Amino acid sequence: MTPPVVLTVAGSDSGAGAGIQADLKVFAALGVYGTSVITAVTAQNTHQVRAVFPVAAAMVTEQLTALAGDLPPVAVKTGMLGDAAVAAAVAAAARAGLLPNLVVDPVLVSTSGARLGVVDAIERLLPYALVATPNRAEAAAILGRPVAGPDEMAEAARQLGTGGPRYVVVTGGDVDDSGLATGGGEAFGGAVDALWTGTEVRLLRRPWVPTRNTHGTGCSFSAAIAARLALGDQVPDAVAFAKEYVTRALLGARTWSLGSGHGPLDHFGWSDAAAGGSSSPGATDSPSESGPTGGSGPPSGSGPSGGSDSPSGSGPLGGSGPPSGFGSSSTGRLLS
Ligand SMILES: Nc1ncnc2c1ncn2[C@@H]1O[C@H](COP(=O)(O)OP(=O)(O)OP(=O)(O)O)[C@@H](O)[C@H]1O
Ligand SMILES: Cc1ncc(CO)c(N)n1
Repeated sequence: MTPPVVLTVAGSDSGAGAGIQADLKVFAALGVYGTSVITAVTAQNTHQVRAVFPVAAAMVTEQLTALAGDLPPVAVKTGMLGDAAVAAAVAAAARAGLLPNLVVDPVLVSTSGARLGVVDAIERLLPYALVATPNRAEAAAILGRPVAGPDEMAEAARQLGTGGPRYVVVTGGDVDDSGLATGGGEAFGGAVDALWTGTEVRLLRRPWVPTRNTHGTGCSFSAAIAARLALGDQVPDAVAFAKEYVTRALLGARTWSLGSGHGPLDHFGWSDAAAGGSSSPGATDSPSESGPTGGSGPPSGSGPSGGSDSPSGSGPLGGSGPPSGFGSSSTGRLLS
């Protein structure tokens, strides 16, 4: 079977935990063929972004054109866009219909605090997005007001949804300056994201993973959504899958020591494969999903945990098979 093509339009992270490198790992892990348009090159490790070298907008257009004619994507995600000229080039491609099933991750600031994008640039692209995935700080920057707990995240998702993207997920994985979880942990009963579906807001709640290794969570989340859209999921199913995938990838890398700052995720489920599939987010906390619309869990037959609310051993990182088995099936149980 020929895998679907999924395109990432993003920046290069030399540390390979975020950006283009993370996206391509997610695509490979989930069984889709990843292509890439590089918008900027960053000199970056687990501590800091030392430098950013923007790619000229004309070169971004060349990359988009090269792919459109030969490897057209079924789904696309955008991450770091850098400057307004690059964003305009990407928006022009979207307007021309070259970026179907577009997931826009409005990257503004890195985990380490470096500025990687500007609000104006993001706003150019949002009208073309099928899904937007701002974190709380990005949602706040776009809306021009603070976005604090789950209620405000829900309201922000709804408000952003009326201005462009059909679906909006405001993610709550960010930490405050001291490294404490502000969008999850005990206070909110887990890591909470707010999904606007066009008609309602659903709160997606998974266990908070206590770890320093959170570099690239947002990139990986949006890449997983795009991959699952390309494999045929409806948006809410793709989002539920991505939430589960990131939770398990965080859990797998929880004690890794790659760099001494914010390390990367376990994109391929290596830890779980080594442990025989014993780790599970369900083992560390309780509910899989809850919120105003009730807990629906990952989608039956297409989600990472096969529709079960107790994902132990059945999610993308939960099985005992080889990591290459991730997501190669669109039928749900990826490793079991
Ligand atoms: N420590 C954690 N435990 C559980 N889930 C987490 C944790 N950190 C992030 N997440 C989840 O990861 C996904 C990505 O959200 P997050 O808010 O971290 O994105 P982001 O801030 O854009 O990431 P990035 O640091 O790459 O910019 C969300 O589903 C969020 O709930
Ligand atoms: C290239 C790049 N894109 C996105 C992020 C956000 O995590 C990052 N740190 N680096």
